[in-house]
Amino acid sequence: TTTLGFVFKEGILLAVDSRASMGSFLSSEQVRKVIEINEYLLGTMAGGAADCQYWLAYLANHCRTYELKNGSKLSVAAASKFLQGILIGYRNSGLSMGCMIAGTDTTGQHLYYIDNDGMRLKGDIFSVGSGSTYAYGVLDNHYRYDLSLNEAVELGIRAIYHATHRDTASGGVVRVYHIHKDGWTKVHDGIDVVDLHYQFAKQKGLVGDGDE
Ligand SMILES: CC1=C(C(=O)N[C@H](C)C(=O)N[C@@H](Cc2c[nH]c3ccccc23)C(=O)N[C@@H](Cc2ccccc2)C(=O)[C@H](C)CO)Cc2ccccc21
Repeated sequence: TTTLGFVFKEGILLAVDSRASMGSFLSSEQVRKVIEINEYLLGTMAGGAADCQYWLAYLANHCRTYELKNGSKLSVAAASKFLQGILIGYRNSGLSMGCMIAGTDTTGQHLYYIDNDGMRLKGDIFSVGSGSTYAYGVLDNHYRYDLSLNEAVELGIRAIYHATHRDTASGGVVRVYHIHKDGWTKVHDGIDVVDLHYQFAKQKGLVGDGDE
């Protein structure tokens, strides 16, 4: 898995791959690693698929219950803190989760990293999953706060592509979301990384695909 998120002048950009694996067997090329918690919160999933799906769905339920009881929405900080509390309670129980919680609230757009160790970090750039080192290489090279939305989308796609090219546990398609003051927008819901490969190879002026 390769998931990434970064804060920029027009909000937050999230980009993920769609491969699932069981050991060396590739069990899916089409999974959804971004969960739409509600119209103003998104979560990303890396690690144990069932662990991530279960506890992010649980978080979504908590957010909705809170809203109905209190007539107001949980902040991004509060939602991520709730998830952290769960994972701390289950520490050493074998959960494997590397998640990001990203969203918008009355104080703006915020990005958090939370994992099964109970770590919770607020930050501007994260990449989580087996391909994250490759994604960081691209992000740390080209990230600027004042990227336009299009430039941010292209950077997210490029970082996920390069990770899927080198990491056998990442692949499939790229899904891209943009979080802004009114909530989130799904920008791309499945760009095939093989198509991206030939697009980038051509840009590099490589004959064939450069993998000879
Ligand atoms: C085929 C399949 C799934 C699957 O293959 N599940 C296996 C058991 C799984 O959890 N795979 C993990 C890797 C893994 C296997 N056993 C584990 C025990 C502990 C921790 C991780 C694992 C995975 O692909 N994880 C994805 C993340 C992911 C995958 C599917 C859905 C959400 C998140 C990922 O992180 C990269 C591929 C690197 O592992 C999960 C799923 C959800 C929805 C639709 C289809 C599937």
